[in-house]
Amino acid sequence: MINLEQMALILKALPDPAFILSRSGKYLALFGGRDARYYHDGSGLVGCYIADLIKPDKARWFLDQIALALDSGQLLIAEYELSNRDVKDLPDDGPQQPIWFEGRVQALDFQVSGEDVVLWVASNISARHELELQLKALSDTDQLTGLFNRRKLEYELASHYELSARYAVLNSILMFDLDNLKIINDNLGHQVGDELIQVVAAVCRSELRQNDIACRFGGDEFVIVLPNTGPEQALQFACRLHQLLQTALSRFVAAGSVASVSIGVASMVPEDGSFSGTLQRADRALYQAKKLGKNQVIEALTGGR
Ligand SMILES: Nc1nc2c(ncn2[C@@H]2O[C@H](COP(=O)(O)OP(=O)(O)OP(=O)(O)O)[C@@H](O)[C@H]2O)c(=O)[nH]1
Repeated sequence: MINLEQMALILKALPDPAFILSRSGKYLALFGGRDARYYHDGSGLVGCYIADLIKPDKARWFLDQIALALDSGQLLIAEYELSNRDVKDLPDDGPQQPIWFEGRVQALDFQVSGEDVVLWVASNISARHELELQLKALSDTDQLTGLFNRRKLEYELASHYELSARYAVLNSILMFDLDNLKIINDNLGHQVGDELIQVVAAVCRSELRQNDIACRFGGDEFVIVLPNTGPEQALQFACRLHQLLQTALSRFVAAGSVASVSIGVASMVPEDGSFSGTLQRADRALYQAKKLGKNQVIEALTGGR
């Protein structure tokens, strides 16, 4: 059987670090953490307090997790980011980038110096976290243009509509559709049509402010969300974008037709009931722009006018 001495060697050899921490945040012991690819040597932490080593906000968070694990008696799992710059007294060798950890925290059935204690096992999950971020970005992105896709748009619209309803924030949207893309595709080929769509995306990107959100809504339909923007400003933006797109698309000509865009503009109002109501009004304005001969901007009507 394994004796105590061997047990100590086994604990020392654990790849992931396992801390024993008191309720007040004292590092009482550290076992393992031998995988130098993922962890700094934390042995210098033993005897210190979290609050003395880690920046106040993060220290508070760690102490809260310890309290939660102790009070619930359940295994607590939490993800967090920590860099060696967040922790005093860690050596500079070891990973330089901030590390994402999964902490598994379990109350222990004994006390040390009259204090409750937990076992805190920290596993480096940076690679998984990075992959999750990449997958999230991919699932929000339209492949051809790199703009956001409809899924992300609906998420953003829902949260902006809620802000608009709750705090009377002015938010506006532009919905636009390319004119004559079918003629371009049929005469110059689908690849040229793709290029045209990419030019539209590039012009949009160049005109957006940091918080604006541009999405490819469908095949040749786009939506731009303009947070904190009222009807007048939105209309001005739409006219400027229309002008810029007209210039950028003027080289896409086939069978006597030039590519252009028709734009509907709508601002969120309580009568819309939800973001879908605003989208519908923008869509009706866009339809009107098409009906009036394409290549123009039309402002949506609100319920009252
Ligand atoms: N090249 C290319 N074409 C696309 C893509 N997605 C949709 N389309 C084309 O876009 C066209 C959309 O149809 P319409 O809106 O009726 O075509 P349109 O010529 O723009 O018609 P108007 O809006 O009335 O001017 C169809 O011909 C689709 O095949 C794409 O990713 N690449």
